[in-house]
Amino acid sequence: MAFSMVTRYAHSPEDMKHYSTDEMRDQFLMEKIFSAGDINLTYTYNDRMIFGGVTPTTEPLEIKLDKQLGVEFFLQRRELGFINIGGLGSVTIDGKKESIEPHDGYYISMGTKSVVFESADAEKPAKFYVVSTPAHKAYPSKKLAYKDSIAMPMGDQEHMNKRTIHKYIDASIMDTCQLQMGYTVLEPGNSWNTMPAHTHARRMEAYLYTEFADPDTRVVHFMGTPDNTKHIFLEPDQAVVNPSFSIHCGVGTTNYSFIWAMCGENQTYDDMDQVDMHELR
Ligand SMILES: O=C(O)C(=O)C[C@H](O)C(=O)CO
Ligand SMILES: [Zn+2]
Repeated sequence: MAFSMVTRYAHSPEDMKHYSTDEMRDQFLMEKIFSAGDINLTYTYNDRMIFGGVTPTTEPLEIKLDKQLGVEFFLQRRELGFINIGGLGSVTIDGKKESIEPHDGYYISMGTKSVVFESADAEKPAKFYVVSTPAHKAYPSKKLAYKDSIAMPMGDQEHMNKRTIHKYIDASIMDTCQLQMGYTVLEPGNSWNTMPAHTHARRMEAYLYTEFADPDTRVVHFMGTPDNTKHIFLEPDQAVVNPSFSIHCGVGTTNYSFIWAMCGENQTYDDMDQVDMHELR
């Protein structure tokens, strides 16, 4: 098993204006999230979110972080959310094991000492996309079943953005310290997400793009300030960090899905600053 956690620092909009394609990719793109038997994490200084992939095969996997975070155990001062986008798996939270179906997930409380991830079949491993944010209070852990998510249909075929936003962690249904998380699924023949675009200066946001209709699909993700945008081409199962000043939207060469997660000042999903189309440059 290989464990990695890379660091990405925070950015200013002025610096970002000058980034080349390679610098944009180095700073904001996480190319390898899931690899068999491994844990691949990123620590971003944007609101100190940690996110990445846990892909157990024959052995159980546990995220062990202490000295790196200046604590005794990973979730001593953090909360954790995850969604499984692979095969059937399980999670054992402080000794209690639960099965995790594809597209189900979990919110795990600050103070939890042990979180062990397993796959039911090493040939079809579970792929746990995990997101952890700083926490100050222990709220109850909770199973996040796909069927219990808040489904919000959005967009229409004419604008090529017909999709359903599934809110898994939302302040209207549960308590967390900072984390909000969900999963958006585009319908076949639709390609645009989060268009019209928005920013939310109160929160940063990370996107994991996945479930592309074919392996040669690419999503072009747009970010930067509305009047100075940049783009990154993404392959399936790659993630992108968006600072709070940045738009975060994309267009695919086919339909696709993505997991979004936010962290910051408030937990108000609708607190978005909508960008007029004529502002985009
Ligand atoms: O398709 C969308 O639109 C989204 O999923 C938008 C994200 O949920 C978002 O950006 C929340 O701030
Ligand atoms: Zn957003």
